[in-house]
Amino acid sequence: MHGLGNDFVVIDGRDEPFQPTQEEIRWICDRHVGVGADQLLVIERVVATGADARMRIYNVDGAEAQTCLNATRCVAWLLLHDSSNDRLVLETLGGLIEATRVGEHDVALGLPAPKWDWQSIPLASAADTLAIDLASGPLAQPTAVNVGNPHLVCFVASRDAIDVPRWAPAIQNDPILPEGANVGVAEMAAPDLIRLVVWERPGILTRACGSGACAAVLSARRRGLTREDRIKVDMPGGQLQIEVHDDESVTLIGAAAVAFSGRLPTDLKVA
Ligand SMILES: N[C@H](CCC[C@H](N)C(=O)O)C(=O)O
Repeated sequence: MHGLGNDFVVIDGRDEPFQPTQEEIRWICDRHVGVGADQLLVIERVVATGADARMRIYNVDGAEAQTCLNATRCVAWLLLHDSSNDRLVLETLGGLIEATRVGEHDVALGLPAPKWDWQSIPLASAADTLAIDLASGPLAQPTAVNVGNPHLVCFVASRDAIDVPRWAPAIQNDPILPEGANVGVAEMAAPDLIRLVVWERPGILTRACGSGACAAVLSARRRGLTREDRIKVDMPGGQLQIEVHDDESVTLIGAAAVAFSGRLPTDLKVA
């Protein structure tokens, strides 16, 4: 599946548990010797939290991530597609997320308010998260925010003028970020329009990033770059609609799509 070109292998582990090794995750995500994806998602049964299902998110290096909002829309779309319901709750490491089908391909997500304090990003030491004292080429003074996963958002005059793979890694891998972070490069094209691209953990440029879109909107408002509460976020793979409520909780609306379905070989031939 994919959410605006941010693509996933989605495995239904509800009946047949699937606990891949880091090596198997890397193989599945490899676009040459495996299937190919930005993240691997595993759907699991839940018994405790009252959620409808749990979604585990694995990055291409095999590490587990707390949140992936493009993925959340995709898994919610899949689970709602076969049901008579229009709403469900998914449990992720980053928290419970409510999803509502709002069209043939569109899903709305309800997200809690973000965390701004340095310990919650997390940062290795105290810092003003409004503008972290970091710079790499044209990227400087990013705002740090945790929307379930960590993001640093750098505002620039022109998103397309930035060589993101050249400049973003130095920020992503700075020692002040013990768990790394997703690095957003954002341009305020209008008070209600942000152009964004995200250098995601562990070091990939994706065509869209749902949590990155939330982080960019929330950071733009916190920096006083806009007072709008409904903002469109244009990314290379498409556009998300973000609405920020008075308590800084967020509604995110965007598409989800199935690319193909199939079965993994049982004896995963890890490259
Ligand atoms: N790379 C991210 C996870 C995927 C987030 C992104 N694909 C989204 O749509 O939110 C991280 O390590 O936190």
